Amino acid sequence: MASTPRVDLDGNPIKPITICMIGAGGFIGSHLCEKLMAETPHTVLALDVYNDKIKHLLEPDSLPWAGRIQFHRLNIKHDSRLEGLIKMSDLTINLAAICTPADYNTRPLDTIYSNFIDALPVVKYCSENNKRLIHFSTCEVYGKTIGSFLPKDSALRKDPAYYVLKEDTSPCIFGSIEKQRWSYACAKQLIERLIYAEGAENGMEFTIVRPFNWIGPRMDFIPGVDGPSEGVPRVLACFSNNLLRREPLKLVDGGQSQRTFVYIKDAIEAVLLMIENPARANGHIFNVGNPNNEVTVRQLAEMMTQVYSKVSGESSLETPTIDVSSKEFYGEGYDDSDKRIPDMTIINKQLGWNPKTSLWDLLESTLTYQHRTYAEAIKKVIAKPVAS
Ligand SMILES: NC(=O)c1ccc[n+]([C@@H]2O[C@H](COP(=O)([O-])OP(=O)(O)OC[C@H]3O[C@@H](n4cnc5c(N)ncnc54)[C@H](O)[C@@H]3O)[C@@H](O)[C@H]2O)c1
Ligand SMILES: O=C(O)[C@H]1O[C@H](OP(=O)(O)OP(=O)(O)OC[C@H]2O[C@@H](n3ccc(=O)[nH]c3=O)[C@H](O)[C@@H]2O)[C@H](O)[C@@H](O)[C@@H]1O
Repeated sequence: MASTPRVDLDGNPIKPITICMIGAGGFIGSHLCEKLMAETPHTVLALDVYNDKIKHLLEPDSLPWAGRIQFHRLNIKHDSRLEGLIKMSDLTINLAAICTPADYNTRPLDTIYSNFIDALPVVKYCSENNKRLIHFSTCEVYGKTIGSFLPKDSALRKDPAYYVLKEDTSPCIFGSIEKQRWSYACAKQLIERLIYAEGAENGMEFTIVRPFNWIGPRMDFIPGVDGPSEGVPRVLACFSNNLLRREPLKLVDGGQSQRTFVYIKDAIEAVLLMIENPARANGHIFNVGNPNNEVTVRQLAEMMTQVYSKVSGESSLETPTIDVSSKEFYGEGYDDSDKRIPDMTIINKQLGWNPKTSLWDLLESTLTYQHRTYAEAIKKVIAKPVAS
């Protein structure tokens, strides 16, 4: 029985394309590859230095999509194959980056090189070869909210005009240069400006994505299990690690910063719409987040503790959280975004996308995955005698 042909948002049939996906072996890349293999006819050239998170899509040869995904182990800093792979593709998606805050102030050079310098050839090859580019930026380009500079008791702090982040009107407010936290946001902002200029001056077709805290299974690593023992991943993995080890969750500077979290599977739907609706997505910068899932980091810690107790069957600790200073946790030069609520007008208008999953539900499925994947491994690590 012939299946119904897939159509875009304007009712036109979708033609199979080849996508050069750089950074395909990471958290977002692995989910995007999964979606493209399971639900579309497109081919993916998956480029990364690692492939552990997409191994299940590459082997065995009998998988239904075998032949539609090819892994190329390469570092885009120095590999002459890059241009050829971009030329072979209809679309390039660039996800490659250093994107863990613990690196921004401690490895600022690597951070700036990774997020700006290393992305330059990708933009250049796309522009010179008339290839479409979807580039992953970040909500961190907004920096701090205007409201954060108002007096603490100002009524204006409650006015959305002072904190909701809009692609076409919000300013980008970073801290001083010695606050090296902003090395990442600043590098991302400059590459956004370069891509925008390639579009304006040379007609390059582009879409820029600004993710707002996408979270879910396979995000980062659990220190000492599938990543370095001293490594500091993003907050979901930090708190998961604490819960798995039955340690208190560490709240940086009291956990007062606010974030909106979106489920990776919802966010990937938005990326697929961008891939398959170029006429609606080209030339746009899109916020992709869930404005309904806002919490302080302290509330996130409390909710994760409750959810983990439910999915693991273990009781919570008597003291589930402890406070830690940002200097102690991240070192000199750390600073923070105070609040991040995405305005959804543009993505709604262009692609009709809306996030669906509540914070509780996304934490339930993610922590079920974390428990299933890591609980036994953690027990073994803890049981191992420490070498003296
Ligand atoms: N996860 C989020 O919520 C989020 C939020 C904002 C922005 N982003 C952006 O989205 C992109 C992907 O993020 P992620 O969460 O999947 O991160 P990730 O670290 O899991 O994935 C990045 C991947 O890029 C690869 N990579 C890095 N440098 C490379 C190089 N020189 N050559 C080849 N491969 C290289 C890494 O090996 C990794 O697999 C990044 O650009 C990040 O800045 C993500
Ligand atoms: O995900 C995003 O949208 C972007 O934001 C993240 O930045 P941030 O949200 O600050 O990073 P997290 O590590 O997820 O931290 C969130 C908050 O939790 C706090 N935190 C983190 C870890 C921890 O153990 N305890 C803790 O209180 C941090 O200080 C911060 O306030 C990263 O910069 C990028 O991956 C990305 O560009």
